Amino acid sequence: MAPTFKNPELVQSKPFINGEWFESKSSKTFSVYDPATGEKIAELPDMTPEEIDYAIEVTEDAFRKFKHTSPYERSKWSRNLYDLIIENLEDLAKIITWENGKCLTDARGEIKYAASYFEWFAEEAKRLYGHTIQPSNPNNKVITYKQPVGVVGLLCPFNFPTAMGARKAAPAFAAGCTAILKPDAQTPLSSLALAYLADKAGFPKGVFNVVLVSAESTPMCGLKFCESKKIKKISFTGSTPVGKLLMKQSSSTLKKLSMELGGNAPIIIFDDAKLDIAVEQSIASKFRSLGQTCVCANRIYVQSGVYEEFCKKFAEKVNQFKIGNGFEEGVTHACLINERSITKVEDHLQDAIDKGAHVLVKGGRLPELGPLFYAPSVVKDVTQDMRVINEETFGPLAAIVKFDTKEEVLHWCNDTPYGLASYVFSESLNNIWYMSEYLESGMVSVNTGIFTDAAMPFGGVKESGFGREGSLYGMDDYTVLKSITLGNVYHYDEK
Ligand SMILES: NC(=O)c1ccc[n+]([C@@H]2O[C@H](COP(=O)([O-])OP(=O)(O)OC[C@H]3O[C@@H](n4cnc5c(N)ncnc54)[C@H](O)[C@@H]3O)[C@@H](O)[C@H]2O)c1
Ligand SMILES: O=CCCC(=O)O
Repeated sequence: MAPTFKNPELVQSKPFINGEWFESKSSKTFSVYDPATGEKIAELPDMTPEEIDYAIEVTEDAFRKFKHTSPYERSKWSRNLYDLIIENLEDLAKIITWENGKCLTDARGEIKYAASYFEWFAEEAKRLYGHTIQPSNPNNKVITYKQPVGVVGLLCPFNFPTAMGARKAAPAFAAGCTAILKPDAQTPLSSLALAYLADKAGFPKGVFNVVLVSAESTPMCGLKFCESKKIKKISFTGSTPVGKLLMKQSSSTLKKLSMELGGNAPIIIFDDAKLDIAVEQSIASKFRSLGQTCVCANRIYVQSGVYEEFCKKFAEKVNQFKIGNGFEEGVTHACLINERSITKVEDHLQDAIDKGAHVLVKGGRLPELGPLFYAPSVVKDVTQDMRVINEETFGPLAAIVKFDTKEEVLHWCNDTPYGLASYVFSESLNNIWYMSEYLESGMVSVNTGIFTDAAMPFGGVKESGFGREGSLYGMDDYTVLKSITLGNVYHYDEK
């Protein structure tokens, strides 16, 4: 059943282009479903290639004016948007739960997190500094300043339908870029609600545009973004294979790119860790959005001295989860996004069992709740040859591995093409520093399983991508550095 909204206007079903709900002439549509119930939520137009071209053109037209707005204006609109998101928190959270399935408490957290990017970049908009430089010629001076890169294409995933768009759009607007956003076809309503509020916040028409395409038409839209000479930068959040494809497709236009891609995050728990904190925080990391978070722990390495105790406590806590519809009071974990996600969990679990892992918590499908409900599984005695260690499960399967030395575990942690997040639990400065220094990942979280924040630079290394979102570095991805040399400005005459 549809949730009730204080402001039903937040629920839209048309593309948002040039400050208006766009009447697509496409003969095709696609449906959005509530993953918890399977009920249809909305029927949206599957925009044609010509309509995508039009939206790109509109975004470029808007850039010509928007780039001349003052950082103070952009700061004000961004702050307004923050305020509006917080004012509409409950409705926006309901939209996330409705289309993504996650618990309402998690959805509320996501909305606050999304809003925080607009708050943060409302401040950063005013702090886009350059340098003054003395070049080798004493009569010249060099100054640098940062200019907006231009029209940006934002390609967003299903798992944080509001926050991922916000994390990209906020620095783009602060820098003076205009944006065209394509949401995931499974979760487009959150982006439409954000566009509605951005308009109310005062952003000029054409600054924030949302196009809608089905999963089938997504490669067409991606290719258009990549090959468009009007779009100067693409920011993508999603899997590594799709990131690689987009990078290849963008080579003809030599686009600036940010790639926030897949992960295979290890958690390392040393014998000297505070065990209860390590258990609680490992669970928070592993099962955030039921494992559908790019920084979720995928591999849990526990030192031999505390291995058995950790496994026991971890399993006890997982057995206390309350699985159910994300709207239900008291539910701690809800459903997955689609059947493919469950199949991947089952495949990884079976592979681990076949290769000798022992089941600590059986978990499995919960058909009585619906086809996309799955109770988390936990396995121990996991080894490095198992798929769960080498591939991102992106679902509710926890794999616990025993290790002896820090050298051994470091080697295992780094033995992956991915490098997004890592977690270390220890009370020893030596352990913490050794791991933080040598772990090949863009982010290391020490003694906590939840670390992301608008103030910290988010991003990966290796095949987890490049670029940093949030923080004082977040606007760099949306700017280009210009250097201006002032010649013959300094003639000092001693006489
Ligand atoms: N590093 C990060 O910040 C981050 C954040 C969230 C998710 N992720 C990663 O995303 C993956 C899970 O999301 P997913 O399964 O939806 O990933 P995915 O790569 O399959 O899809 C991501 C988005 O890209 C779109 N897409 C697919 N093919 C495309 C194409 N040819 N052109 C343009 N867009 C295309 C999809 O429709 C979707 O909206 C995981 O690997 C996860 O780690 C990374
Ligand atoms: O899934 C990716 C984003 C998670 C986060 O920013 O905390």
